[in-house]
Amino acid sequence: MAFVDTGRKTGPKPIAAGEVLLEVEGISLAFGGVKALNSISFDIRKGEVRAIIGPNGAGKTSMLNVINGFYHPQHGRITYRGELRRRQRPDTAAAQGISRTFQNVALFKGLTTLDNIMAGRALKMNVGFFWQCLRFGPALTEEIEHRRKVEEIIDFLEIEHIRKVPVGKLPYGLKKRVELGRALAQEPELLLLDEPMAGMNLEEKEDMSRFILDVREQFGTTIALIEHDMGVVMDISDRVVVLDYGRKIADGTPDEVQKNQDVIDAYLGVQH
Ligand SMILES: Nc1ncnc2c1ncn2[C@@H]1O[C@H](COP(=O)(O)OP(=O)(O)OP(=O)(O)O)[C@@H](O)[C@H]1O
Repeated sequence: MAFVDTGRKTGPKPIAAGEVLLEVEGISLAFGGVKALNSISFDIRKGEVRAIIGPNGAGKTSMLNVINGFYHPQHGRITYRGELRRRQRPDTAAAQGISRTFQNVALFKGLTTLDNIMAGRALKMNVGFFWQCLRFGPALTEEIEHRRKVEEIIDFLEIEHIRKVPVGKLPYGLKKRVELGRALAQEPELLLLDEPMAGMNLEEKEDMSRFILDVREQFGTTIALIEHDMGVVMDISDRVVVLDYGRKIADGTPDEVQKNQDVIDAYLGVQH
């Protein structure tokens, strides 16, 4: 029987740059008596660098954990690509194009840079376990394609010199870069970065800022990041949402939020 191409394409509908990619509405999350997030709403637009900032304990990491399905909020909803998300797990979020890095580097310390980034391709592997074990036929073709993609990322992040080095032996700044590489190996549409510059010196921060902007430029990736360094936030973000004690206190351009009195007070620790 012949199949007729009706011209109808399946798969997710394209979202144009500047359109809302992800929307969180009225998200509340509590751990026992601790209200980590209190009715938080904001959106992330396709192609932007969106910063989430706030003092310690404001709820930033909890927010990322809700977005990637690690925590399930008691109230509120999340819409991704215009579709309401049901209770979701991190692996299903990743399969939909949402990848993340962690505040404390989470890599396989005994594996090389190359193998860690290759591990990020696991989600993209289509060939069954049987063929993978044989490393033959379709598995070999697929592995060559994955290696090509991984080499492209290694080249992009300028880490050729450490491709065979076990990541446990790398300085912190390079570990963070490898972690970014592993997240990029999933070819995410939305990349969540939890404090990508934490513990870095000025030069490393400048490098990481450049890579983040290049990721957006080269791959069209939308980026949401948590960052404590205000200079970095103001330099690379298009829009900033500010949390304090689990509440949203400001949302706007870097210029707008840094002039906002509630934001200034939150950072100075002023009691209301
Ligand atoms: N798994 C958990 N169990 C209990 N309480 C938690 C848990 N995760 C976060 N919290 C609490 O929720 C609140 C928000 O924490 P969260 O880590 O999201 O803040 P943050 O803004 O990321 O802080 P930091 O900048 O210090 O990383 C804090 O009071 C924290 O103690």
